[in-house]
Amino acid sequence: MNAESLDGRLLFAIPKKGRLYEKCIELLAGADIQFRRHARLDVCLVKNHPIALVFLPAADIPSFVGKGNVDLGITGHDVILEANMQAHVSEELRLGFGKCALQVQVPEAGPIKTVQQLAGKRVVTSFEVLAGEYFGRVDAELQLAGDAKTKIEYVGGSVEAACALGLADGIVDLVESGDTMRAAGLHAIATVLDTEAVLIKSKEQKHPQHASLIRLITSRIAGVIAAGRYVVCEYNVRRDKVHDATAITPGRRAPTISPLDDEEWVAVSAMVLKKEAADVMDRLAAIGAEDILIFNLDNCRV
Ligand SMILES: Nc1ncnc2c1ncn2[C@@H]1O[C@H](COP(=O)(O)OP(=O)(O)OP(=O)(O)O)[C@@H](O)[C@H]1O
Ligand SMILES: O=P(O)(O)OC[C@H]1O[C@H](OP(=O)(O)OP(=O)(O)O)[C@H](O)[C@@H]1O
Ligand SMILES: [Mg+2]
Repeated sequence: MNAESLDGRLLFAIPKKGRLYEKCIELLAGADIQFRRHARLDVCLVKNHPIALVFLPAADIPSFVGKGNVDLGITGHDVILEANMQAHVSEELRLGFGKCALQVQVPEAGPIKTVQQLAGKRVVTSFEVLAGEYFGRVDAELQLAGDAKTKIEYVGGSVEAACALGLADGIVDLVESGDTMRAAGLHAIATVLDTEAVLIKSKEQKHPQHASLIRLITSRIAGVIAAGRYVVCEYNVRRDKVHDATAITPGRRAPTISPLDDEEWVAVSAMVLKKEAADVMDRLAAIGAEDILIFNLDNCRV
């Protein structure tokens, strides 16, 4: 595929592998962005929009988008800061996956218990910019200068092995469940950053003709994300309890209240956050609501 065949298409960067890949593919399907990726090809044309998907390492996406080579991208908030691209990209949507924390970790059995005790020693990381800034601040607080400063060393992966191999006194790496950290005999002593996947666009307006397509794709993706966060709750309740019921399910704007054949009762329908659905059902049951139903959303625009 050459540059001409991209023919003025909007370029949308997607992580080519790793933790964010599968979720991104689900998101594209939910937004009805149709494509077929041929084996080993990192650029592919979208069938139903003037878009080309570019599959890149997550860590490279901020600079491609920031420099305006690519119009839109999905990557981690952490790698945007690590690439120092926060001034050049705008984070349009938080996507609710790829959630983890960049943490300072040390051997659980070792003598170091605090970041101040680790300062001045050897720290291995794949996030040398963020770790460097973090320990720069700690060093300054402790007035460490010259050779006494914390030594930050870069490795590309398997960071957790560094302490056991005698390469480091501590590390800075991502933690989600903590399984990797615990398996390596490490524990966290500080959090540098919380992160999740984000949809980013270039602040370089290199292709202003794509602005409306970017808005369309952003709103479709926002719809898919919202559909995953909300459920629809429907129930019947006595008319004299409507006030209590709407306090429990206020909906996004207001609940839909419909009459029933029975004059003393109404049907109520409202969107509810998925994570609150069980609690909402308990509270509705407690005020005498009946036939409480929860429906998943396939997609929505809210
Ligand atoms: N364990 C995790 N849980 C949630 N999100 C994560 C996790 N690890 C990484 N991420 C997020 O995904 C982004 C890309 O990391 P990932 O490890 O998937 O890429 P990679 O290192 O290029 O791929 P691979 O690990 O397969 O070589 C990270 O910058 C972070 O935002
Ligand atoms: O807290 P956990 O749930 O165990 O997740 C954390 C691990 O996930 C990431 O590694 P990944 O699987 O991407 O491998 P990598 O180190 O090769 O990048 C990260 O670098 C940690 O090692
Ligand atoms: Mg990784």
